[in-house]
Amino acid sequence: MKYIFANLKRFDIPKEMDGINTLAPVSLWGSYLTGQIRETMNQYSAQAEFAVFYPEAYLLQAADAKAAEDGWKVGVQGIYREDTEKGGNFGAFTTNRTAKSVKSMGCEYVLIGHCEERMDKAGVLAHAGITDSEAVNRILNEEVVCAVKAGLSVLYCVGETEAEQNRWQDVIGEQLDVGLNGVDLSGISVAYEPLWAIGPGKPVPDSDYITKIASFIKSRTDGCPVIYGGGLKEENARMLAEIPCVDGGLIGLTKFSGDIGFYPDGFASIVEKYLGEGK
Ligand SMILES: O=C(CO)COP(=O)(O)O
Repeated sequence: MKYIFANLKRFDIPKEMDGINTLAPVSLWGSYLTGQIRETMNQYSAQAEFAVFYPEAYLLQAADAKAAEDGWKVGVQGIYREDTEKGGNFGAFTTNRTAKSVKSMGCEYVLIGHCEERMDKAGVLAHAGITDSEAVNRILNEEVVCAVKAGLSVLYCVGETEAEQNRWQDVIGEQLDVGLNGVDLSGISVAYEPLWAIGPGKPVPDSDYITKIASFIKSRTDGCPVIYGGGLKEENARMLAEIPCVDGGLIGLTKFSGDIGFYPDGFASIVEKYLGEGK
C-alpha cells in the first residue's frame, strides 16, 4: 500500500492578490477542488491511501464534498500545541486551531512540522535573538501529542536545508528524536522534504540520496512509512515511486513553470504515473 498526499498550502489566494488561484472563487475553492480530485483518489483507493491537506477555511467544504463512500481523508496543515480538556480549557484559543477543533470539523489527518511551519516558529524565536532548533522540535512534539490524543493521523515532516546537507543526520535525527519523543508511532508517517528541492526551479535528489535518508528515518522510527516530497512531478514520479524504502509521495504544486499551480488534471497525471498506470 502506497500513500499519496497533497498539501494545498495557500494555493487559494487569487492572482490579483499575488497568489496563484485561477481555478475558483475563494468561497467555492475547497468544494470545487475536492470535486475535481476525488474521482482520481477513489479510482486508485485500492493502491494508495490518500489525504489532502487544506487551509482551515476549507475544511468544512472539503468534508461536505467528500461522499460517504470516499476512502480518502481530509487533512489540515497544522494544529496548536494545547487543546480543550474536561474541567480545563473550554476553548480559550483565540487565533489558534486545536486538534479537537479540526477533528470535530471532519478532519482525520494533520501535517505537522512542514518546513514552512518550522520557519515560522524559528522566526518567532529569532525575534528574541534566539536560534534553537530543539525548541522548535519540542513545540512540534506537543502538537504531535495533541494530534494523537484527538485521534488524528499525523504526517510529520522532516528535512534539511542546503546549508545543513553536510550534517543531515544531526538535523533530521533531532527532528525525529525530539519531535516524536514519547509518541505512539502507529498513527505516524514521516514526510522527507529536503528544503532545497521544494518549489519551482529546484533540483530533485536522486534515488541514492533519498534512499540514504529514508533508510535512516525508518531505522530511527521503528519503520514508520516514509513519504517523499519536494518537486514531485509527472516526469520524476516513476523514479520516486520505485525507491524501495519510500512508501509514498507528497504533492505541492503540479505545474512548476509558466502558470504554476495545483491543477486537478496535473494531480491525476502525477498519481497515475506514481502508481504505475501511465508508465
Ligand atoms: O512542500 C511541498 C509539499 O508539502 C512540496 O512542494 P512542491 O511539490 O511544490 O515542491
